[in-house]
Amino acid sequence: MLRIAYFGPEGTFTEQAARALAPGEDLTPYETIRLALDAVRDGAADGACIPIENSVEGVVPATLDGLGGGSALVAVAEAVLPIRFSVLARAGATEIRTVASHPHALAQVREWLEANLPHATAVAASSTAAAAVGVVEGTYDAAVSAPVAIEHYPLEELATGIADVGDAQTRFLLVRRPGELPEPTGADRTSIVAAAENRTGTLAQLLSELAGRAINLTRLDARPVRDSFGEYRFFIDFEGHLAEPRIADALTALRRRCHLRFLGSHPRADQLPATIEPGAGNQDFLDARAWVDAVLKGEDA
Ligand SMILES: O=C(O)C(=O)C[C@]1(C(=O)O)C=C[C@@H](O)C=C1
Repeated sequence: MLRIAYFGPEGTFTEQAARALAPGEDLTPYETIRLALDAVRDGAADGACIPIENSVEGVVPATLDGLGGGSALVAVAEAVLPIRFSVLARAGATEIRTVASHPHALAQVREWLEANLPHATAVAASSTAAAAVGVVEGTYDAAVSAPVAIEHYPLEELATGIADVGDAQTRFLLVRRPGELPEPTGADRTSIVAAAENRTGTLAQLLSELAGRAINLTRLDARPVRDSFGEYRFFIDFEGHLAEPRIADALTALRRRCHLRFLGSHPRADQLPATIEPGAGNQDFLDARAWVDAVLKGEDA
């Protein structure tokens, strides 16, 4: 049985994602994303499940920073969950003065809180389930939690199914230490971190290596390198798998231009096939390479 660390405690959305991504495996909650990732790095876990991005609030900075630093980890699978929240309080609570949750969750119910609990102060907790624990312990009056949290904590539902934006979704990754990559499926995502020199046009040059090969980006985020003000690392996701000639060609070109960290190639949860433009398919890259080889051999190419 694999040991899978997840961003907990019990009752987070991430736990639900971990159950979907690693069914039947041995799941252990960790209080922070960093601790879950470090459990994989130091061998206490075989893999970790962590949130990467939400359709309303964007990336989870702790995940980007956790994957960008430390020893390399690679994503091998992803899951996308619909996100709607419950507001949980102790039985019989009459006055709600503080409402706690993960900052990403608070940002997704801001309008609901303003309309329904206008006198409550929103307080950041380490996760939606940690907020529920805080309510049980009397630290907060209410928590904005995943609906499943009610199964783990002796609390009552003040409201459920709440979300300022309908159809909100969060994408989660299953990461592990570098090893054999998952097989390419034709509907894959590759993730890299690019750290380039702070020169005019650097980012445009990096992106042009992908655009020139008609590789469709799915996400681009910049995070500060942290120890040098004004310098950034670029987290880039795009369609395709490193085992494909067109993607390997692009990464070979990028590697000449900047420092790269590979964060994995894995099947997309939505199974959307990669966009392939005319002349930019894998066979086109193989044919072009075969033509060069033929010319080198002096054949009539
Ligand atoms: O705290 C949780 O329940 C989490 O799994 C984290 C998280 C996030 O980081 O975005 C996951 C999904 C929701 O968007 C809100 C919080």
